[in-house]
Amino acid sequence: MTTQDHNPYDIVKGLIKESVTTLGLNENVYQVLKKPMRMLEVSLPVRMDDGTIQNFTGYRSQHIDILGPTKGGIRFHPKVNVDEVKALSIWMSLKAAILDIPFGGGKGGVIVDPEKLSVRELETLSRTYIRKITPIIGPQKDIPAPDVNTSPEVMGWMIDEFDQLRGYNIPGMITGKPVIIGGSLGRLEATGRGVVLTIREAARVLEMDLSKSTAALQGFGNVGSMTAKFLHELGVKVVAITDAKGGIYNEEGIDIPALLEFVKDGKNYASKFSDAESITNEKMFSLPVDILIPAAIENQVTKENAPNIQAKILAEAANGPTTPEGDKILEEKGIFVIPDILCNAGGVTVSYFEWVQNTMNYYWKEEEVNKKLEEHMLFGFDKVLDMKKDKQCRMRDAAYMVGINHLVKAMEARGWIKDTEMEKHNNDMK
Ligand SMILES: NC(=O)C1=CN([C@@H]2O[C@H](COP(=O)(O)OP(=O)(O)OC[C@H]3O[C@@H](n4cnc5c(N)ncnc54)[C@H](O)[C@@H]3O)[C@@H](O)[C@H]2O)C=CC1
Ligand SMILES: O=C(O)CCC(=O)C(=O)O
Repeated sequence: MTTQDHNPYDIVKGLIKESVTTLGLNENVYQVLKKPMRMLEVSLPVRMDDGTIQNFTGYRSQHIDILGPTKGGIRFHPKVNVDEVKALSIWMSLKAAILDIPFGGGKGGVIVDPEKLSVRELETLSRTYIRKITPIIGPQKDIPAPDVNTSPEVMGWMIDEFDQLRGYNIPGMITGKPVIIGGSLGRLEATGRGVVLTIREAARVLEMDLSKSTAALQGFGNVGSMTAKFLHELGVKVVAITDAKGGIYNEEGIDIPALLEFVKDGKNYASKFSDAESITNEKMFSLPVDILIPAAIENQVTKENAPNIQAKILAEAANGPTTPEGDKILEEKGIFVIPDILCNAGGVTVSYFEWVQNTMNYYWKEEEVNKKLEEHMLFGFDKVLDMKKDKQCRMRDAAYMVGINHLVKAMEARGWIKDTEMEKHNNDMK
């Protein structure tokens, strides 16, 4: 299954439309939410090490800014495309809205396989991209952050380029940057920490004992590795991990601290860890584990592999990992899905804290960051669970409805939605 097989933008529009209908909202709400307010395409000519110029293509999508500046990561991947970036920016709006974070959704991407670039080429591309999107970003406009194949080091190059253009330091223009130049303690771990907090809450709902549970993960980058670390700390046995190069399996549990040490320099793939058997992605999805965590890219849980899933909890650490057909099968099987826009919202939450600290120029201890993150994640989880109970729907639909309700309140406050359009909805909400 590839990201081309299902268009994530069509998927997110379909889900928004369904939620707008279920909430009894006017079609006008869908008309506003279905498109990003701004989509920029940029050409990125980079002089390669061999002297030739390669012209890459990049995008930045800004969905809606009614709650605050837009916010979201930058992805470097060969399969980046316009519709993927649009969908990712809409998901950002929804996740910020669910957790009551005063940001709208943004997302960026560059079509590139970073593994094929030297470090100098990667740095030049990162700086070129930021220069090209400079007119539309900034701490009060749109604030980028890391996503697939971008790291604190890349954020460091990007902020340096932006600061040099502006002529002074503007730490709040990007988050997920190195701590020494204004990054927040806890941001590197935040998405995985948030994922595990939602798993802990789901286990509470399902009355599962996590210390007796097993898990399998797809993806061992920033999000996957941190998720594994915190699951391990909770006593969950992580038995399988796959990544872009293959997979590893150990029925007794993979030695997570040793694996984290193995991938520490960022050059090693988890699948090359020798202290375990190898396993394919397909086999990993069908293992008899309690918790399954896609933490890689879109369209991984499909109609082909969903029938074989045995897990009780599917925690969507990745954005958009489940196709609509896969989703239907998960529902029929009664699997508790923690939807992406809730599950992985820990990243943007601590990015928000980073931006707040940059704005105050006063920095918090890591315990404070983690405590606030937990409060936000539990707040979002409870709101979604309450909506699920109220509407007797899936967690995914509940999450969309919570997010849309929040955005609608801001549209109403700004006069975008007229009272008559809200009448039925307001009656239903009484
Ligand atoms: N970095 C962050 O703070 C956040 C990331 N996310 C989402 O989490 C997911 C992972 O992001 P990161 O960990 O940051 O990226 P990353 O670049 O650090 O890691 C990606 C991982 O996925 C693996 N992978 C890629 N293609 C694969 C495939 N076809 N099959 C199996 N594994 C594959 C890679 O080998 C790598 O282990 C993405 O969907 C991203 O949008 C969501 C919220 C925040
Ligand atoms: O940290 C952020 O601002 C954005 C994280 C992100 O890209 C995501 O949640 O998908």
